[in-house]
Amino acid sequence: MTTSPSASVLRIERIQARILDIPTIRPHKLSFGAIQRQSPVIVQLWLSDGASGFGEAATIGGPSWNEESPESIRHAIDSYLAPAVIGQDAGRFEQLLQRMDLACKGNRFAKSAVEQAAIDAVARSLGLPVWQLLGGKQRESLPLAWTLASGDSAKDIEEAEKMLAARRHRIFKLKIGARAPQEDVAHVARIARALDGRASMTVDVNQAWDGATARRYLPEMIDAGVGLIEQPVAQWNEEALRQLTATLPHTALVMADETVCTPQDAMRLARHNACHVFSLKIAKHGGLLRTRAVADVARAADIGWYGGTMLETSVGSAASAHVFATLGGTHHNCELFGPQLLVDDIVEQQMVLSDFALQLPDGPGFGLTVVPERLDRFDRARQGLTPVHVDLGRASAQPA
Ligand SMILES: O=C(O)C[C@H]1C=CC(=O)O1
Ligand SMILES: [Mn+2]
Repeated sequence: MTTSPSASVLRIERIQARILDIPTIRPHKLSFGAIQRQSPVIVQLWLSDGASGFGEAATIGGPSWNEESPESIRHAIDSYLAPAVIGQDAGRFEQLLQRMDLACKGNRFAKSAVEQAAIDAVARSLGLPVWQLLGGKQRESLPLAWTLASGDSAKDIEEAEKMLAARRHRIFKLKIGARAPQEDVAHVARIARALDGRASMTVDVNQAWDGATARRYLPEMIDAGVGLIEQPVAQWNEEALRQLTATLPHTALVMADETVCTPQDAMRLARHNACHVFSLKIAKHGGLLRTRAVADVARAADIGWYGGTMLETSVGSAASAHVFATLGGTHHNCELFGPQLLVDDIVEQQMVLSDFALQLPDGPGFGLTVVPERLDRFDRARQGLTPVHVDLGRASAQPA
């Protein structure tokens, strides 16, 4: 028996975007302020055959990390992106992205959530894991970093000791840049001394320093044992990033985060030898396919990749894990620990962490089951919460 081609087309019937508010297990302090809750936008997308899928776009501190906020993401989806893709063939992922680009410039976080939901829905409908639709798995697990960001050296050391004892994490990322750089050097050195030889350390400055400050203080951090330096200077300051990459001691690598979003950003950084590693994040790249496009540039340019997070729930973390599972090239581990930083999650069972590594998920779609009652419980509209504001605390004014 033959079926007509149109009968097998899976059309997008409906899309719903809602903002959830989920507290973090402790205040999480970054260079631009502290957060105590995450406000992910969760998208559900239904297909003509009744299957549905989920996607997520999480920001950090509303629009503090970049231009998009939970409110702008939901607005872009409801008003522009959903109308652009409803009725379309859900399986033509590239075409969906092109239609969203025509309807709406930028807004990559919002597009990423819609694209994830379409891919999850199609994969579920076909009974396949997403990694299979993306070219096939190349790895089963990735070592998983944890971020120490309580703002207090003693508390951070205690937290790191617990993670080591539980065999959960032995790679720690320290959030710095809110205090005077000398204080940050002392903080990093205290933690490095306490963990000496038992863990590796990254610092993430989240754009807080100018080039001169980075050139002055990063060598001291490298001396203390830091091996990976993430986004020490402003997103626009590629020249300073290039100088650091060329001149810092070779025991440390320079990683771009906020600076590398589009494949064109990746090409520019590659052409100028402006970093050693890209932090890949499905939200800032605009989805899973464009994450692969950025990873392709990394590989062609002899640049490594790191599996980054926007502190998503298990939905966005599993979506990221599926695409990371398909990537070749040199990797520098991952940090998909969002589910563990939140007090609760929206899925039945989280991805497995064992032996310091995240076991990459399997099963149809993203391989997780979302619990509708949990979506309802954390729904902002039901909780009656207002937009999240980052606690500016001691953070000084940052360059725009
Ligand atoms: O990397 C960032 O800039 C954002 C995020 C990722 C981990 C974390 O602690 O914060
Ligand atoms: Mn970062």
